[in-house]
Amino acid sequence: MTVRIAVTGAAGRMGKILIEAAVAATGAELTVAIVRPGSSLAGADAGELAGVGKQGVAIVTDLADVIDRFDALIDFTSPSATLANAELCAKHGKAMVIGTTGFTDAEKARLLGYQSQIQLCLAANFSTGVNLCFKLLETAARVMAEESDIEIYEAHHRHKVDAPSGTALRMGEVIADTTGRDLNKVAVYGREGQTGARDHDTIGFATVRGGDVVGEHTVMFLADGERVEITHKASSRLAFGNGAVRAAGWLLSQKPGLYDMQDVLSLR
Ligand SMILES: NC(=O)C1=CN([C@@H]2O[C@H](COP(=O)(O)OP(=O)(O)OC[C@H]3O[C@@H](n4cnc5c(N)ncnc54)[C@H](OP(=O)(O)O)[C@@H]3O)[C@@H](O)[C@H]2O)C=CC1
Ligand SMILES: O=C(O)C1=N[C@H](C(=O)O)C[C@H](O)C1
Repeated sequence: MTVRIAVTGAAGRMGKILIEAAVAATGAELTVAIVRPGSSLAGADAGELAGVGKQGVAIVTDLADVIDRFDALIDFTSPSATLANAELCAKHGKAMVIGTTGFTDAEKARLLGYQSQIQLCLAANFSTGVNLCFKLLETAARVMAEESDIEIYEAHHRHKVDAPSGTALRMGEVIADTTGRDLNKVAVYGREGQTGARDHDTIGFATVRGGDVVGEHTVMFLADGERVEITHKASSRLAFGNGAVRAAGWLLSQKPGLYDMQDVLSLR
């Protein structure tokens, strides 16, 4: 079955990549591309915007106007935009693939409320490699956590607006869940001044922002006499875009509910 895909935030870094990935994928058809109301891009061709040639898909500014033209909305925008889109998709029974990061706890709770109405695939990172790393981290944490200090490093481009990255936070959650810790209690976000000696159970986060770094994550298990590092480096946003388009096709055969990329890749 071919999944008809709508991409919102179409002019963004990920929006253009998602158009490219949807156009290239078998079993998927790009039918809708949406930009912010008032954008001068309204009416332009989505394929031309993304640099993949004319696709005959005219860019629109209002999701409500095109709600019957797609099966799944792929949304990599901002928390407020994603929440507004989710409300509309829930009302009309449209599946959503959500890559947006930086939700507050209250925003996340509101978003998750829609899982009884529609299929939601929500992931801080849609690349295959990072999802493999989540699995590797479970094993590493089980084996290494008792004897090691755990620190998470991430680096991204200068335009990224949230920190730590959603992926780094998810890595922290995986480790905390595996080791019986509560991330809200043990996370340390950066250090400065007289910090005192390190508390063993803490999980430290370090953030770098600059240049055109697509996305790098390293989790360090620092023991006495040895160190294990699990690293992922994204060199192209297509790693995320291809995963999101794959998730959209997969969602079509699922019941309403909450899923993530671990489900899509059968890594659960
Ligand atoms: N889960 C994953 O695998 C990945 C997730 N991400 C996440 O995706 C999100 C987007 O990243 P990126 O593409 O780099 O960011 P960009 O800023 O390049 O793109 C965001 C797009 O969303 C649009 N947008 C934002 N807010 C609104 C709004 N309120 N109404 C309408 N349109 C809106 C912007 O429009 P305008 O330009 O007009 O402001 C822009 O086109 C981030 O949260 C990022 O962390 C990124 C990569 C991978
Ligand atoms: O904003 C980005 O660019 C990315 N955001 C995601 C995150 O916050 O983890 C995923 C990826 O690393 C790129």
